[in-house]
Amino acid sequence: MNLDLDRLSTPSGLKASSIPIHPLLTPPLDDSLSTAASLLNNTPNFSTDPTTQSQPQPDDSLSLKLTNTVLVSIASHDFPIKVELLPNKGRSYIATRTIQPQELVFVAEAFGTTMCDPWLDCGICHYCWMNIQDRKTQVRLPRSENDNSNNNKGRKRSEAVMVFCDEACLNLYGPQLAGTICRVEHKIRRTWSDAGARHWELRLPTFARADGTETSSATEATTYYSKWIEQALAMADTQHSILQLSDQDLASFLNCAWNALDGLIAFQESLILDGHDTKRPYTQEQSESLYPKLAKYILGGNNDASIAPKTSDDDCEMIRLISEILYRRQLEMIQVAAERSSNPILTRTPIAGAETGAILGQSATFADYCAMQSNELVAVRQQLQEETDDQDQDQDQDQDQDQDQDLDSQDTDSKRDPDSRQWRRLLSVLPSQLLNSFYVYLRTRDAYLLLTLDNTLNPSDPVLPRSLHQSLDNTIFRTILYREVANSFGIRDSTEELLGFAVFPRASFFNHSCRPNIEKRRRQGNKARQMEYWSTGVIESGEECCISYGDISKSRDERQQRLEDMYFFKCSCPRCQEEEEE
Ligand SMILES: C[S@@+](CC[C@H](N)C(=O)[O-])C[C@H]1O[C@@H](n2cnc3c(N)ncnc32)[C@H](O)[C@@H]1O
Repeated sequence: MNLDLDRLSTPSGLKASSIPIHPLLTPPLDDSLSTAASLLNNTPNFSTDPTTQSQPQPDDSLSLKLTNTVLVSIASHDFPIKVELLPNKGRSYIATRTIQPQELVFVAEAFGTTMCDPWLDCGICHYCWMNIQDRKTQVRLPRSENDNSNNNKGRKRSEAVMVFCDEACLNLYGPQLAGTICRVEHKIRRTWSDAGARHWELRLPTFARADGTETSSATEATTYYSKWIEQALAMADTQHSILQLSDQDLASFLNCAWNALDGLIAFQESLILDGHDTKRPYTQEQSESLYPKLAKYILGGNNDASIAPKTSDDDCEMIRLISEILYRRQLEMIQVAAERSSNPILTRTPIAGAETGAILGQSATFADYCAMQSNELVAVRQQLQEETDDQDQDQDQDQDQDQDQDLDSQDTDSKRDPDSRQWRRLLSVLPSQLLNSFYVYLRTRDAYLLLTLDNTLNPSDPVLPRSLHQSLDNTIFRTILYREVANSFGIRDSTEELLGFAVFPRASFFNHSCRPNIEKRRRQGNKARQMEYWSTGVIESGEECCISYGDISKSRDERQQRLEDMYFFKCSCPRCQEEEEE
């Protein structure tokens, strides 16, 4: 998940699809991006050595443009580093002058954090990450104010999802955001049962085909889902053929698969939200059974784990993080809109934690978050490679036969849908981790839908769950998910125990070295969401400034293997090069 631990991204950024995207399925990636980019001063001081230009760009042009905003911010605060493109390494921080030992070279602020599940109720402040077990002023937030239905037998009803030192830390984090995260946690922890799913009858939309076999069409969005499936399968219909796709085509293929998923969901959700084919509103029971039923239809038959009745702790961690980032993005958009219309009421709403960004002049933003490398393509490639390595040709053929049998024995809902067979064929070539991402997406959408329908929400919250729900589609979900993967940092206590993860977008340009010249230290007190970067020795002007992504005590081969396995890149740091020459 993080820079000093598990997850790193590679230069394979997600490129725009060459396939036309249906507007209902994929609204513009992010209006806040263009807004942020245009609002901030984009003075082009992105220093690039022309000799490195033959290297592939690490990310799309939007990210590079946004990188400039980071540089402006850094430059105005006189940190002695700047971003440059380096051969085979993508963007990196470079010293702009001689840096003395033990100099503070940079400070980055977290844009999103998530606590590891075992620590949720163990007296760690979710804002400043201090151990506060003995503090009497603790503020403890339960999953839900009205949590009488304890679906999760393993947890006590009074258990807190978020604990803060005191009101001050809660206020810095953002009380409404905290409340939303707790409610999300409440929903994602609920059990998806087969029995519950029976309350929802899937009505699968159909549409006219060339052979005239089907007729009715439900929503514009839904009619497209089978076209996405067809397009994906036309591009690649085996794991081996997916691996052969260029980066651009793989991005298109993934867009098709995810858009098909959104199409499958859209119609069912619209039944509940619009109620357009019923005279009376759906009951809570029916609403709660929609996603368990959908998940069984969408993911069932491939992988039991992908329709687990309970969300795993790891997945809950991820959903909490995604929700925090999405919430902050929505809040930013409200502020931008308010500033534009000079609405005096809305402009008073502070962005949580803005005060702590003082050293940088401004807090990290969603635009900074998007400037990080997307890890989607490289992660999917690695998963596919692992799965195909595990299968020889004969096993493939056996599996194909098994899959055909599986396809024939789907439940009645699947049999009624002529596209189900094609969908399952597509699923059968996707790596299991991608199916798990589908599951996490369904869980998140389920939670947001139920919160939207919930009538116990705080009406004064500017980012109503409805706004979270409306903003969530596969594009924004993947934007957040695959930039977190391998770009977040582990947060540890004094004993090196891992407490959680945080994303520091502006620190994500530090490359790795097995002989790092920069060491990171978490700040303390109410600045604890900031990470400091200190020089460990003299760094000459023009020298690359690197941290280490974890353990560097092993042999070169072991280090390289670990970086490739966990962070998807081949290390080309000076130490590795020297050891290779020896
Ligand atoms: C957190 S990002 C660092 C910033 C990144 N270079 C960028 O352009 O956004 C980590 C990625 O940088 C590249 N990288 C970092 N350290 C490297 C090294 N020592 N050798 C080669 N590539 C490295 C890898 O692609 C890695 O996935």
